[in-house]
Amino acid sequence: MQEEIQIQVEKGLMLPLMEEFYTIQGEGYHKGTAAYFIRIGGCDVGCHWCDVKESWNPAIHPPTGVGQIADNAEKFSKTIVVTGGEPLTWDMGPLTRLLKDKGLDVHIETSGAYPLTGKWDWICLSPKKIKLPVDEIYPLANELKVIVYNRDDLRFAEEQALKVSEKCLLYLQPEWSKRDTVMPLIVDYVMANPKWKVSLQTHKYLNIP
Ligand SMILES: C[S@@+](CC[C@H](N)C(=O)[O-])C[C@H]1O[C@@H](n2cnc3c(N)ncnc32)[C@H](O)[C@@H]1O
Ligand SMILES: Nc1nc2[nH]cc(C(=O)O)c2c(=O)[nH]1
Ligand code: SF4
Ligand SMILES: [Mg+2]
Repeated sequence: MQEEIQIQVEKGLMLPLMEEFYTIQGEGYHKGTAAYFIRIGGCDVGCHWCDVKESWNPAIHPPTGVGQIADNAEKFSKTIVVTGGEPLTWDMGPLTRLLKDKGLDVHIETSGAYPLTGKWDWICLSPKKIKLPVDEIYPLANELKVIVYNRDDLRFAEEQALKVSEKCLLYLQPEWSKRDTVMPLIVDYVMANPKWKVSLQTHKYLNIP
């Protein structure tokens, strides 16, 4: 039985589901849009400031059939955000096919650290220095969202921006615990370099999930 589940997970037919919630997209271009979030467990990127460390270990999140996940999501919203954890740890093909068959807009939040699978209407690429995105994802990203923890992240942001398409929107988002110190840096930087925009984790200010 255990082995059967493992095979299903390997095929992307079951996924370790951490949580699902209907809320307002707090970040990036779609901030302010009602969306249903599907948070898939499993990530080995290891950002020290990650705000969902509980997601990292896939073994503590129940393997759940993608049919069940998609049927449920459809009841809540036309806009679905798949996040994690790192969703690209898994094969996103089966889940996104089902969501697309239902006519939903399907977005992903990803570090891009693993090969891109799945069909997406919107790709938010949030690259991490410690495990860089795979080359193939850069030209496909709709938005690049770099987390700013210190000044060097502005240098990193420019380096990453060279790899995305011209249409890709560019965002700088303060790391939450450092927001008071990095926000002034970001404000000055965006005024001096207006190709960048500010992204805030507005859901945290609103006290919503
Ligand atoms: C928890 S991650 C999950 C998706 C994927 N693993 C990734 O990193 O893009 C969702 C988003 O939150 C951002 N994030 C995580 N921790 C954060 C923090 N402490 N402050 C600001 N943004 C954070 C990530 O960079 C990413 O854009
Ligand atoms: N409201 C809300 N917006 C978000 N945008 C990206 C999130 C994520 O954790 O991937 C997130 C989240 O956790 N909540
Ligand atoms: S890649 Fe995403 S989920 Fe993984 S540790 Fe970094 S912020 Fe957290
Ligand atoms: Mg979040």
